[in-house]
Amino acid sequence: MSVEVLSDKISLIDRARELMVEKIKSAIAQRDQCTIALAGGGTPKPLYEKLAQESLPWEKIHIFWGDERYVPVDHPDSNQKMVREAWLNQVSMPASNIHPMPTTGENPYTDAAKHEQEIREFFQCSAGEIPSLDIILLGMGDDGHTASLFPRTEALTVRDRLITVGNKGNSQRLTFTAPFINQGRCVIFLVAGANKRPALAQVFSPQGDEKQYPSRLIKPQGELWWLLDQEAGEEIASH
Ligand SMILES: O=C1O[C@H](COP(=O)(O)O)[C@@H](O)[C@H](O)[C@H]1O
Repeated sequence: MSVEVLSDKISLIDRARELMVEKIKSAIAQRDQCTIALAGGGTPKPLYEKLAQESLPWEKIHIFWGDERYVPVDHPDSNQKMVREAWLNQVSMPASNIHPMPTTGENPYTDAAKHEQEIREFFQCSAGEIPSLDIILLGMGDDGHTASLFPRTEALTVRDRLITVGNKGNSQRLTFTAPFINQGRCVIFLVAGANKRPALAQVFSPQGDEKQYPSRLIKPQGELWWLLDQEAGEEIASH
């Protein structure tokens, strides 16, 4: 595990951009493509805006989402909408390289199963196998949730699927499961702000409750990076 505490949010975003570009290039050099799952929320938006300015072989990059609010794509809460506006609409990435989570509004469980099937077909993997994405970008909420794995919800217990339904109170979302995230080749948490400090202390504590602080469930077989700004990470940095 690598933990870096950057002096402020601008430095955090710049380090994340640098790391993402390095990992994208290395995946393309090794496998001729790079598969990335993105986080929603406010923290990564400036990172996506920066990535839009990079010159990368966009046709070799495939974009997925680690979680999605169960709303139409034109809804202000849509993670897909945010990423398209900040990044994907600005670059010449083929439309077929963009793999959003479906939110048809019919039934989130049906959409979760449909997306799981799409992912299995893309990676050509059978039921029971778990594919590895090259980069999984995650955020962490001030309650310790990551993706849409919220404290004390059923989604935390799902072990036999790639995609499930997450619950934030009464609202439903789609989310990668912890086993799918943990199969990632490189998982990067991006965390900023003093409001995240108490949850971070619990996530980094040697003993802690995974059900209460779901980010503790993330223990990938590949690399794990925690990029924190000073406000979020000052207690972590002092240990
Ligand atoms: O709701 C969500 O929140 C988390 C954390 O967002 P942040 O803006 O506080 O970093 C995010 O990672 C997740 O994708 C999103 O749906």
